[in-house]
Amino acid sequence: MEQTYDVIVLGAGSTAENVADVVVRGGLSAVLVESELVGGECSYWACMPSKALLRGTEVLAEARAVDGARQAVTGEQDVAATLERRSSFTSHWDDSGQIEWVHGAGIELIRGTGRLAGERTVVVTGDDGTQTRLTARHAVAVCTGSTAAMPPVDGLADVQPWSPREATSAKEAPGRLLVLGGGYVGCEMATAWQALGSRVTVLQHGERVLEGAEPAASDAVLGGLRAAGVDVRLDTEVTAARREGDEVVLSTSGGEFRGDEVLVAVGRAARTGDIGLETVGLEPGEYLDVDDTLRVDGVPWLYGVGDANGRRLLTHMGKYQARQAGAAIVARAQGEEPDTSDWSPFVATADEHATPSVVFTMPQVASVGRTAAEAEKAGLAHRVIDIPLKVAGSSLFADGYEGRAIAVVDTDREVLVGLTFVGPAVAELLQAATIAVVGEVPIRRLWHAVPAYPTINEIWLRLLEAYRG
Ligand SMILES: Cc1cc2nc3c(=O)[nH]c(=O)nc-3n(C[C@H](O)[C@H](O)[C@H](O)COP(=O)(O)OP(=O)(O)OC[C@H]3O[C@@H](n4cnc5c(N)ncnc54)[C@H](O)[C@@H]3O)c2cc1C
Ligand SMILES: NC(=O)c1ccc[n+]([C@@H]2O[C@H](COP(=O)([O-])OP(=O)(O)OC[C@H]3O[C@@H](n4cnc5c(N)ncnc54)[C@H](O)[C@@H]3O)[C@@H](O)[C@H]2O)c1
Repeated sequence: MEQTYDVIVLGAGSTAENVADVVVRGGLSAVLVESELVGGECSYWACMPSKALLRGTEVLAEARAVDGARQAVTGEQDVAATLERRSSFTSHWDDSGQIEWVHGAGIELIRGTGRLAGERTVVVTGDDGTQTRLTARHAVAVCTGSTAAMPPVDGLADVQPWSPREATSAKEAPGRLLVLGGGYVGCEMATAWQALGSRVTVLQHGERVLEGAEPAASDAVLGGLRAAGVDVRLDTEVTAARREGDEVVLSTSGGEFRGDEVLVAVGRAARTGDIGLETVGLEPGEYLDVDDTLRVDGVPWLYGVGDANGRRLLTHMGKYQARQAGAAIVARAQGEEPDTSDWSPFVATADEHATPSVVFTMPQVASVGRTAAEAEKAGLAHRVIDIPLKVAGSSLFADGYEGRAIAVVDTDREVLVGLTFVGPAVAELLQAATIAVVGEVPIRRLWHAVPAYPTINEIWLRLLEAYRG
């Protein structure tokens, strides 16, 4: 079979769906090619199930932190109900709802594994072996995402370790869970499974957890994990793994550790190893090198969007890139050359300057833009304001609320270039920070953005006061 579309989108994860939606809205035809579930990692094995696993624990901690409410919390978290709620957020790993959306949006869908086969061509092999040859009039967007990286540890691949997929979809809490890696996944999943009954040990080879975060954020999350009973070992190198009966045994620089399961969460690898990149002169297995319109360098009809380009491995950033790339594809299809200056509708400028993210640990870490270390490395003239998150709103929110706010100010332009909030419920402070960074709102104007009293947002005023001195 042969079919022609304006745009072929390889993958049907959250990024791919958005590329297809934008180009169809722009008057082009588009087809999604998906080998697993429509919706991708975020819906079934990442953001949604992991946050659903964590939410009950967070709510209980919030209630227990308010005298008067605490007395009403007399029972324990219901693990079975928590797991069931988690499963409902993945639609029980059924993608029919997403397929309905795809069709409603006027997008075509082909199930099967897609591979590039030369210029603007993709061959899709269905489960039954049938092949469909697709040709794109204008563009092919590779949105194949990423997969869990496996470190070169002797025997590790043979002990059937959990990937983040098993950690987010498990049907019961393992008695003892070993976690390799103290990054986003390691910290969030350690928080979740410790609360759901596992005894969790985190083995992190770096000197702190969440290595890219502000050091104060890493310290607070480390403290939170340990306070919850998680055994966190820093500077620990795992050298070998084996199974002894039902037990997993890890040999490390800090001795031997035994568990019922081991989760490997040491980062991601590009899912581009078997998608035919060699047929268009590119190296398989690498993240795609793209410009700010997400177009692959040297291949004018090929785009790499979302996790597949390795720029920012976050759902919302993949969807943002999809909107920008989609607009660029539509413009080029109409014979226009898109404006590629910073912050134009066709470029993903925020990837570099204003990426927001939240680590849903206890405490949470919400950050956007540059950390102090990144500002230093970029050679920016800057000042760091680092203060406790202590305002009327936070003390009302929880007895003994503890948190921090760290702002990085570009002192030449007097604008914020980075903010980090650490503490319970800080996730919802983040969008204001993102707007301040993206909008390059002058500090003197921020004084007019008056936070409502008594909310946690009053920390904005404390930051301005600390900057003024
Ligand atoms: C445990 C965990 C928790 C996370 N939590 C968050 C969070 O809270 N917030 C956040 O912003 N990010 C989070 N992330 C990151 C987020 O999941 C990813 O950034 C996001 O899913 C990337 O979306 P994508 O569409 O680019 O790729 P994916 O979601 O990976 O989609 C790629 C799709 O392509 C398909 N595919 C691959 N190869 C082929 C092929 N050859 N043919 C056909 N189809 C193919 C795959 O089956 C898949 O459906 C988390 C990640 C993990 C692992
Ligand atoms: N809340 C969120 O937004 C969220 C949640 C989960 C994942 N994510 C995204 O997914 C990405 C992948 O998450 P991740 O946690 O797998 O990667 P990560 O890059 O966040 O962390 C990996 C950690 O593993 C450590 N490590 C590497 N090799 C090791 C080894 N051999 N032994 C022990 N430790 C080792 C690293 O030092 C690092 O701290 C994140 O970077 C993030 O972009 C986002």
